[in-house]
Amino acid sequence: MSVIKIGNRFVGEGKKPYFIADLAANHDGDLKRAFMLIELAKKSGADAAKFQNFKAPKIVSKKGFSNMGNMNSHQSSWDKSVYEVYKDASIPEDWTCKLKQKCDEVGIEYMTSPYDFESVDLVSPYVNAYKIGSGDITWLEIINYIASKNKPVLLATGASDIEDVERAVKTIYHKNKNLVLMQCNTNYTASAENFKYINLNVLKTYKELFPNIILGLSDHTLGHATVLGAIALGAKVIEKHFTDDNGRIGPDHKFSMNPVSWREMVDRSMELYYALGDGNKKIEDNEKETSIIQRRALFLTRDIAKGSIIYKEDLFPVRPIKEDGIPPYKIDEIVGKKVNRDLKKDDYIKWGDLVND
Ligand SMILES: C=C(OP(=O)(O)O)C(=O)O
Repeated sequence: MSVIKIGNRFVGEGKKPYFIADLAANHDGDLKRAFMLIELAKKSGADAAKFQNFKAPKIVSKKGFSNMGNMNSHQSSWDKSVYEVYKDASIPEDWTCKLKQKCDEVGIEYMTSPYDFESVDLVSPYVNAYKIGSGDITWLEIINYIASKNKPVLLATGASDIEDVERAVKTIYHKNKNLVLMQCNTNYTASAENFKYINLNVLKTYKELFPNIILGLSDHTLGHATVLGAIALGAKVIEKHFTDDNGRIGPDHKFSMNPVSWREMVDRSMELYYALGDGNKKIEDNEKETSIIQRRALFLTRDIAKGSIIYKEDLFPVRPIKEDGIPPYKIDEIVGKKVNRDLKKDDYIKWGDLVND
């Protein structure tokens, strides 16, 4: 697996998890709220504050959603038409440089998912990486266009099968190796049921299929289990929605993390990151003293005069073991040897006490 650079942060193998707070539509159309959320995201431990750049006519059909019945989706709870919701949530073009400026001021990476070619170009001077939302995984033309911008690409893979993923990865990877591939379950209902569909083990499949690609999780559940599991399975980038208040009206507030849960997620994730370690079995630095006081050395059960032979019963292993002590698994190398000086009961035996053959 490789390492890429997003702004001033290295992301990937051996690096700390990278947390993207998706502010999405949680600005509620108010730039000041967007600024406030950027500040809160930073304070809560996010590395990036992410937005979405779409224009309603270029992302959803005006008519397409009529007569679709009561589908089991987050959209079924919306009061307005899908088109209206997207229209309200779209970011005015002149926000982009202001959001970027605010992010710079606060010290957090500005990120966005552009949903049309013009938006890709519009945000280009302001972004160090591009996010592609799951819904665009089959739109190879825009994937290709984003990949050709030569900046890291984060591809979410919700609601898709492995052929979709391979097709999109191939499209990006042949021109841009700076890719983060994110497992995602695209269901925004915040239902507890969703956990059974998260399928974190897909990360294992991705690792096998794309060993050199950095993995991530874009997640819409509440709680930390998915994030911790993903990190344990090798995810280096975590994206979740972020709001100040889950009770606000709007399409994304309900299933977003808030400053308290976000901080908790980051703190627990960092504990896990450090706890995972490098996989080399060794006596760790913080165990060096414990290994002295808890391990056994061979001690003498009686006085032994110079020139006498040591028998097995003359030795018994007890704690501690000092630097020149002899561990119990070496007992057979000592039994039958002569000692070169008088030794006392309760002394520990050293190699230097033995007569060399
Ligand atoms: C919808 C998005 O992403 P995801 O598919 O990861 O939820 C997005 O980035 O706009």
